[in-house]
Amino acid sequence: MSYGRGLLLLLFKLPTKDLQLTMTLDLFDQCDPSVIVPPVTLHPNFLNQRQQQLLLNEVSYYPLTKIEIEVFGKKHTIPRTQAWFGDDGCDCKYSKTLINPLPWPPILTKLRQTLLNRCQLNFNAVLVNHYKDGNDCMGWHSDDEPEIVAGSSIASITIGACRDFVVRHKASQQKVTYAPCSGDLIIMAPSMQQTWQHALPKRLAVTKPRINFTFRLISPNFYRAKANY
Ligand SMILES: O=C(O)CCC(=O)C(=O)O
Ligand SMILES: [Fe+2]
Repeated sequence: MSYGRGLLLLLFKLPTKDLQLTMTLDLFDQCDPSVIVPPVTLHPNFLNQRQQQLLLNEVSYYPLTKIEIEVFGKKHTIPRTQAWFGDDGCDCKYSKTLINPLPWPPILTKLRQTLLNRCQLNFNAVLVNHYKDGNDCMGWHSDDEPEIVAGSSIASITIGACRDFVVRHKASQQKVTYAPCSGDLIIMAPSMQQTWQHALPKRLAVTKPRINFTFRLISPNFYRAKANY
């Protein structure tokens, strides 16, 4: 028997004086079925203060760069700096440029292991984004590059300033805003990238830097195998 029928029977047997419970259950019918829930979970305080400080110290040694991208034939530098770390062969493509991974630094290796131990999520590469203040941002996109293993999750960890992380449903344009702060973890479930986009909009009132670690599962040698074809 489905729950629906069970609930109906329950309501049928209710004495009239239980009108309040019937009304409470009726409230569920008033939910707007067109409101879609994004496959995103926010886990506050995933990292403690000490872990955040260790990461921050290590980030100061990362070779963060402002890469150039081409949009509609025009060259732009991205409004943030970034670095790509990963296992050998886990290359990514950024605006037609192939980027080879840098080897895993020690604290980032620990963080990768922590995600495996605590969340059972296995990753082999991470994009580190550094936003110097609220002027730096990331536009609307989906993490749906062909080198990312289909059906894998993406884990995103924030250190530093709290910023809005906005997701937008592709078909309905419905938006949901999350506010990850220092030490928080966001997990985007596997189905997310096909149906939703996400962005980190400018927030001019934010004066402090934010660092974001976006862990991904990459098909090793994806582009090298293609090049040899
Ligand atoms: O900084 C963020 O929270 C978003 C990063 C992101 O979407 C990405 O690296 O693809
Ligand atoms: Fe992204």
